[in-house]
Order: sequence, then structure tokens, then C-alpha cells
Amino acid sequence: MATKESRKMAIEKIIEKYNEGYGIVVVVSAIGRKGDPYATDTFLDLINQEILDKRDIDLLISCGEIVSSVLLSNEIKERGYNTCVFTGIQAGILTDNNFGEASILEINPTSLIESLERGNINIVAGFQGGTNDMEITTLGRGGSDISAVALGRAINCEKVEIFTDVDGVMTGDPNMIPKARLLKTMSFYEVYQLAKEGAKIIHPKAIEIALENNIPIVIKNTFTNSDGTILKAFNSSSCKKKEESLRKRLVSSLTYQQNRVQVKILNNNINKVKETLEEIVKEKISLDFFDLSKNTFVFNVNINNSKRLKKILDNNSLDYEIIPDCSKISIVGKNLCDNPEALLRILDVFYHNKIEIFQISASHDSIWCLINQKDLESSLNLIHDEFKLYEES
Ligand SMILES: Nc1ncnc2c1ncn2[C@@H]1O[C@H](COP(=O)(O)OP(=O)(O)O)[C@@H](O)[C@H]1O
Ligand SMILES: N[C@@H](CC(=O)OP(=O)(O)O)C(=O)O
Repeated sequence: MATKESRKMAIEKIIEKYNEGYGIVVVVSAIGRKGDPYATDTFLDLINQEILDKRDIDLLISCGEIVSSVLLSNEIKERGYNTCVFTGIQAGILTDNNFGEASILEINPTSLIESLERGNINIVAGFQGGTNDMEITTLGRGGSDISAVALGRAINCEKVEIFTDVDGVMTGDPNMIPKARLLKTMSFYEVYQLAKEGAKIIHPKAIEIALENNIPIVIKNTFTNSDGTILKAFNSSSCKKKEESLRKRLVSSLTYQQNRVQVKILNNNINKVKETLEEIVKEKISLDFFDLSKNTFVFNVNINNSKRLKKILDNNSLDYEIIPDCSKISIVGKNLCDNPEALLRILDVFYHNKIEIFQISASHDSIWCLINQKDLESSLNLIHDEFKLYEES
């Protein structure tokens, strides 16, 4: 949605589908990124988020998607097609009142269906809904994907196509890893893992809804004619073979999260740690990658929460160390605990390239490494090369 040029590419795709006879509901995100007029982060930079009510913040940031939906409608109308624009509430999206991270309770798609029956191209402002009291809410960052899949379920759609700025789900972020390769078919589960671990390509809640309701999703590039990545459930016979071959690989893809801060509580007293955790829970600060052992409690938080966290730790007179500017790499694969070969190869990569590791841990399906932010790009490329993810399996 960022420029008239890029909107033109999106409009071509919309009109093509419309002319093929599809009923169309387009869900739009806000225009551009931080600094661009009407981008979500640009709105957030205008205010003091620490003092403003979450309700009022939602009111402000919901405007980005309203602006882009009306703009898109205008540009489609200029091409001679009838459109109808909806805010989240107008599209019937009812949420709870957890401002900033609201959950969709139900959708009443009556107006949307009537408009579809009238032959309009329908444009819905993504990332938002409303409560029973007509309060506007937002669904959490990246939430337009949630709107799209939830609306798709409500109108019983044939499929949801997510258009983004890369060719689909890839073996790693192509903006970081030039050799990243498109994964043509993925299971919901694998993409869910990637999305949970920070790959922005699709919101994990969108995958949950699609999986529960068996809604096919395709992730595609707005700017190319690439076929994209098809996401399907595992038992679907058409893609089972491909998924099995993917799953045979020890490692299938990589992702990362930047702006992490590692916190190490030393010489801990378990009661004090418990009391501190209670405060952290009350403050809704999410902890990641935590490991509580006899003498230390290690975890990491997003940099945006580090000020509030430090206050809690200081108030509880805890002895702690902080490493700022960390990044977390997640290596997604299969049976990674049963088979420690992947861990060994990753350790070798870090060791031979003199990259310091702050923390490393694994689950069945992922290995997580916390490193210095400055080593992120080189580490991603080295691990991608080590597992030859650029090669078709
Ligand atoms: N494994 C991956 N495959 C593809 N893209 C990825 C992956 N990991 C991270 N990304 C990032 O996700 C971005 C797309 O997400 P996002 O910027 O939120 O898209 P949009 O604004 O279109 O919703 C890409 O530009 C890419 O940098
Ligand atoms: N505009 C919102 C919602 C969204 O879906 O964004 P994006 O599609 O750019 O991830 C945000 O920035 O969080």
C-alpha cells in the first residue's frame, strides 16, 4: 500500500480476479513503514504511549488502515469498478476490549455479503474490530493477516491470498539472506513455528484460524507473478509428498528476532524470583527463552519492555546483569532434540567464525541461539549455508 505505483500492482491483481468471476474482499494494511505518513509506527511516534489510554491509542492507530482502504477504493473506482469500504466494525468484526491486542469474538458478515451480492469489490480496513459498546480495538501488530483469515472464515471463502513484498515463505528472510529460497508448499504447523519465532510474513493467529477451519492460504508477492507458498494441513494428499520431503530435512528454515535484551538474575532466592515474576506478569511483560537454574534465572525481553523490567528488578533489590543489543536466531526443523547433529553443526559455525553465543537451547522443532545483534546477518547466512538451505531438497 506504500506508493501509488505499488497500489497499482495490487489493483491489477484484484481486478484480474474480479474479472475471473470471484467475489472479492480485500483486507488492507496501513501505508508504508515508520516515518511514512499514516504508517502505524508514525502514529505511535506522535504520542506518549506510557500515559495515553490503550483505548485512545487504538483509536489513533486504526486510522492508518482506514486511510489506506479509502485510498485503494478511490484508485479502483478510477478504473471503473464499484467498491464498498468497511472499517473493522462495519465489516462486523466483534472483539473483546483488550485494546492493542484484542481477540475476535465473532463476525457478523451480513453487510459484507450483501455488498458482495451487489457485485462490489469490497475493501476492509485490516488490523481492527470493535466491541459491543462500539469501542474501536486493534488486533496486535501485523494483525491485518488475522482480519483477512477471520473474514475469510466468516464468509466461507474459497481461499485467502496474503500479498506481501517477498515471493512467499522462504528458507530465511531474503532481506538478510540473499541465497534464501522460496518454499513452495509448507504445512500450517511449520509456518506457525516460523511466525511464532518472528518471521513477519504472516501472523501466527491467522494460521491458527486457518488451521482450525481448514482455509487454504497462499502467500504471494504483490510485485511479481511468483506462485508463492501454499499453506495446507498435513493430511492433504495433494501436498503431502512435498511436505514429507520438507520434514525429512533436519533444518527447513531460519528466522530471527532483533532488539532483544538478555537479563540474568544472579544468586537468586526463589521466593524473591517468584515475587518478581508476579509483578512481571501483572505488567504483562513477555519473557522469552527463560531458564531457571539453581543460581541464575536467565531470560530475554523486547527492548521496549526493558525500562519497565529494570524498575521491577531494582524495586526488588535483585542482583542482575543485562546484555543489551541481542538478537535471537531460531532454526526450525524436525526432531532436533533426538538428533543433536544440528546443534553440533551450529556450534561449529559459531566457533569457527568466532561468534559469541550468549545462550542456546532447543525444543523438538527448533534450536534458539541468542547472539550479539552485530553478528546477526553473518550468522544467519553462515547457518543457511551450513545446512545448504539454498538447495532444493
Ligand atoms: N522465512 C521468511 N520468508 C519470507 N519473509 C520473511 C521470512 N522471515 C522474515 N521475513 C520478512 O517478512 C517480511 C514480510 O512481512 P511484513 O513486512 O510484515 O509484510 P507485510 O507488511 O506485507 O504484511 C519480508 O519483507 C521479510 O523481510
Ligand atoms: N498496520 C499494522 C497491521 C499490519 O498488519 O501491518 P503489516 O501488514 O505491515 O505487518 C501494523 O503495522 O502492525
